[in-house]
Amino acid sequence: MAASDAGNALGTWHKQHGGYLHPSISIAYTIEAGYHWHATSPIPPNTTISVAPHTLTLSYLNALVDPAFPVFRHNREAFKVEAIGFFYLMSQYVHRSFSFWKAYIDALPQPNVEFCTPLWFDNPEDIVWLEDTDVLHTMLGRREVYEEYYASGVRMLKQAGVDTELYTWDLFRWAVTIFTSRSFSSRALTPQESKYWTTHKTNPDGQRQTVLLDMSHTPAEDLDFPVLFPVQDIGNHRNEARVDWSYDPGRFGITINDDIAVGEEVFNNYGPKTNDELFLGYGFCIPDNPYDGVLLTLKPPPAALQKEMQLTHPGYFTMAGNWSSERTTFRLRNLKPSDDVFRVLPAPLLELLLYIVLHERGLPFVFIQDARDNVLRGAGRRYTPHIARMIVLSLAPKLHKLQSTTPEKELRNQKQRQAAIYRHGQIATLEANISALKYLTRSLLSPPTQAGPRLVTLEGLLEIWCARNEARVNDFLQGIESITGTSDIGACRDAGWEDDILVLALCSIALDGLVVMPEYISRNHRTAEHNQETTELPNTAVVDGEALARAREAMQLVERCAAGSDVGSLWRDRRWCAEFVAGIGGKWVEFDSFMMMVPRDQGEEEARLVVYLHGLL
Ligand SMILES: C[S@@+](CC[C@H](N)C(=O)[O-])C[C@H]1O[C@@H](n2cnc3c(N)ncnc32)[C@H](O)[C@@H]1O
Repeated sequence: MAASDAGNALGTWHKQHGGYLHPSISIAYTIEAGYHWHATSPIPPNTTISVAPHTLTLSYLNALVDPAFPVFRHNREAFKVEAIGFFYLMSQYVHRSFSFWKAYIDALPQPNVEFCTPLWFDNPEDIVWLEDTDVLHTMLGRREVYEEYYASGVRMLKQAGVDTELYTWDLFRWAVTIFTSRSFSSRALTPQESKYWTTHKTNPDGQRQTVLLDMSHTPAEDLDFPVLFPVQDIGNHRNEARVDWSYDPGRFGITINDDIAVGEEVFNNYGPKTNDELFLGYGFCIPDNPYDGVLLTLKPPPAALQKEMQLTHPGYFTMAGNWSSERTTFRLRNLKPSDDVFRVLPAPLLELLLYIVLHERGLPFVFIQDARDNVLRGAGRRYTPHIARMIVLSLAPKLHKLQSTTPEKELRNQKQRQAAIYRHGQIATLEANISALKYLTRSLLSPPTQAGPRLVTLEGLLEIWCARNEARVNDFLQGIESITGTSDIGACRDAGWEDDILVLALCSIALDGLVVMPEYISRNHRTAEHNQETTELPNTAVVDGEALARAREAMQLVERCAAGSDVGSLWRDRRWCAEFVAGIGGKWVEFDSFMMMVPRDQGEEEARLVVYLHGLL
């Protein structure tokens, strides 16, 4: 049958059975758009273009009451709800000549056409386009489930004496694809204030009859199933289309809210879907899709932190109490240039990363109410560079893999074209997130004259100090020279002195009172004993024995610096002691320093140790 005839026959059948199609809408067909709604005259906004009564629907509910296919009712418990729907649709295709839905089935994409959902990627030439993608991973998982549905379904049909010759794997895949690409949610059918769901069957005398199903004992997950709504599924998708779906008792209506000119295609809107959702479900992708996203799976946090979180965040664990990678996979949205990345990143991801950062710093676990606010305005603000870095480190290998396995080949068919759009969308989204996170971190490497929080390298720290008190920096460097043999910081770094010098520089700057002290330092006021004399120390953090032992070694350096310096030198300040070194410089470096790619001259980058300064005084 020609496509246009099938479309007309579908329209007639729909109307005969109580369906409504606006007089300005026709069911049209072109090779490019397939079946679609076409405006035969202008349509104003707020027009209901199509209404379908529930009597037309096809779902697993029909299978449960169809006297021609008792196998489904008899094996209800053995089949998954989803699988019953697939097998029932196959049965309607196989016996379409006497199916109630014949006109609908004739106007569906037929099993022999080229489907582009990844489930149909059989040819290695096509599969290479999915290499290293999340879609490939998801598809392989789903395919395994479908193969199991198929094998057990065919077995059950055979046991029931059904001839399964025509129930091929390809027909099964067709049924899956029809459901994933055009079904609606069972919410459309949910009865209001009743335990009875309504479905319909054809009696042996050919009459359609309503059947009430008592679903009060049906598990909740079996009440969420896909439903085919003939004609309501004709509209193609457009992100910008403004469309309302109305679920009235017994009917489902589609209303468009755009001005449609004569001759235009009238689009539906399937919702703000990412390209992987569109690709997996519908077999197409949208170039530059604003709703696109990439998946990020967090590595399991340390066991001790997991133990804490088991009580507060049980949702991140499997029933057996193991960390669930699936539940800690987050979708990172594509970014617009105006987006502030920390306002867009998923809040649960920020929350988890905050727990990890705090745990790494030995801080006790505390429940964080509003992670986004904490990171944007609260105590978590200083961890944004760490969090940014953790995300970049998770995304960068994914980007690298996708880039390095993208085939350098001509696109030969529709499957490959869709896969390439998806792939490029993934690469663009990864690049946008990585560069926004890097930019944000770099923006903290601000010039030394500016106040406010910032990240500094050791040189940056000395530069800030120099701008305030050059003589003290020279004094500091003189001491350093006396132990390292040079005051050139680059040479000191090459010789492995960077960590020690950074600790001592932070302590010295604290002595000068030039910077805002982090709150973990400023809360513990201490004194130190020197030859029976008590010296007031600046506030220091509480430290453990190991940190104190390291600080005692650093104190030997301070003593050597002091020995080679003049009276009045900062190295001779009476406040230097192991508690002070460990509780200020040591803690600061432990809590607020990390390696980061820092721009060098001529646009190059190098990995450098940076420390977070909370502000200049
Ligand atoms: C609900 S059906 C729409 C009717 C369909 N055109 C047909 O011929 O029956 C969804 C399918 O239409 C196609 N489709 C819908 N919107 C599309 C779009 N924006 N770009 C490409 N294909 C689209 C895809 O093949 C998708 O699986």
